[in-house]
Amino acid sequence: FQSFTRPTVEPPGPKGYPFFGVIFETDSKTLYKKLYEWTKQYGDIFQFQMLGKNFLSINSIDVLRDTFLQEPGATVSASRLPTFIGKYVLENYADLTFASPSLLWEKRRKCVHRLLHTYGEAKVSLENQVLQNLIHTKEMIRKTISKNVNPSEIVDEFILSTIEVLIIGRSFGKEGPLQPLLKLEHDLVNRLANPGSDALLSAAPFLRILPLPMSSVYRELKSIHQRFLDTLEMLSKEDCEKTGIYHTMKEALEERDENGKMWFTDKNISAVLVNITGAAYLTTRGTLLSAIHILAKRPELQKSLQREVDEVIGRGQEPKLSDQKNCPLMGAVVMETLRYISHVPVLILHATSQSTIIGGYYVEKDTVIVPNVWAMHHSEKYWDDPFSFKPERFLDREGQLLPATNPIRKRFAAFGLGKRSCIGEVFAKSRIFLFLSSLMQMATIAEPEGKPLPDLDPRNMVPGAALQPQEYDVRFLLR
Ligand code: HEM
Repeated sequence: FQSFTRPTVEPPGPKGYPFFGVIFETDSKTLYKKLYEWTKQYGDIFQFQMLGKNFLSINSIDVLRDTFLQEPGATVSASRLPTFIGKYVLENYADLTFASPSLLWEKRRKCVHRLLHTYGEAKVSLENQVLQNLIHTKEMIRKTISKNVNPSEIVDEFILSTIEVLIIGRSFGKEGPLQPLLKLEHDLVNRLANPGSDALLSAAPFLRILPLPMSSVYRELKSIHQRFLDTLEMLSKEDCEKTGIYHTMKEALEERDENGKMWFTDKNISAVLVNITGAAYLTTRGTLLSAIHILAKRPELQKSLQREVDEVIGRGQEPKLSDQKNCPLMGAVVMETLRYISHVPVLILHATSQSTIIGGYYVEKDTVIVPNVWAMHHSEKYWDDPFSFKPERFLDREGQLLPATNPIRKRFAAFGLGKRSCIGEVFAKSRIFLFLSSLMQMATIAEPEGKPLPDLDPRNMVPGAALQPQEYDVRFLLR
């Protein structure tokens, strides 16, 4: 790494108490809001302490791009913190999300990333399964036509079916053997990965064997995950075509690296499946439910989307993934939804593996990096009227999506950046496209009857692993 002269100026930041730091001033669930507030006092980059750890909050997209995309910062800042879930649930960091980088991790991440990309871009053999999901979703919507309905049940079933198809090649539906386990496992992963319980269990791992509520989450997760693995193994022997990533990962068990060693083991498969069930559901759910809410308040925008969908896909056939590139307005609506809600507000926390310089400040080894993308996406310095929903920001004069090299696109970081960026981006975006374009094909989203629908305010989302919109009703009106 480059040698550097240690700058004398430390990053500014709130003082806090010895050891406890700012813990009494913050709530881990809404940390992004507190950090956003602190930017007004301390600027875009500042430090704070909590429970004896150093944290560095980055709130500027320019500093984040310099750090995550340029060496040496890109490598130095790509580590993760040691976590209880990583050590005790994910087979001593045999996973992708909670493990810090190593050569083997890179090889496994590349492999799973490639698989998710291929599935995102429509593996031909799965097109039929995806079509079945869409037909079922449309049937569910049709049953609610013109009535006040909370759309979360429809969205949930669609997302869980897409995860089933991704993993095992087909969906067994809401009452099938996988969806209840997927939902339960997802909930348990996110409860256990909560920074509060993780910090406590990491400091005192023996607590996991005591009869405490947080230890029962750990034990239940272990047991549900084993049931999930057993069910996958049983299904893969019975009636599934060998098209899901479970089978593809199993095939990798046969491979050997250049030293003749196994580089993908059963432990890795198990841990990667926890990562996927933990990462794929709430993120996609939050995006779809927010987009439906926003569109219900924007009938003119819906008309434009319906015009685009009618021209590109037509009214009589199901959307295909290949239609996505010809629907720039839909692309812009999805991107603006992701910017507006920024529902993975501080990404997944990074940590420095070496001391380094970030944004002109000296940063110690093992500093926790908190990239506050929520603040970046709502900065008046970079976004005109950031608390307004304006998909046209992402379109050029001809109505085409701005290229990824455009300065405005470069300010967008909902999937993170660089070495730890989301490996499910293509998969998530393509499923979101399929859902929304099917919906626009068949229905118009209207406000509910008899009770007003307030505007979706990104400052008022329900906290959690990925922020969610408040519960609401809409009506679907047949076109
Ligand atoms: C709208 C949907 C989604 C959003 C907004 C999203 C966002 C993110 C973000 C912000 C990160 C952390 C980046 C960082 O730490 O710097 C991440 C990581 C990750 N995401 Fe997603 N994600 C989405 C959907 C998915 C899906 C569908 C999958 C899998 C099928 C997935 C799998 C992962 C994995 C495995 C990681 C960890 C990568 C690593 O640590 O190297 N995500 N995602």
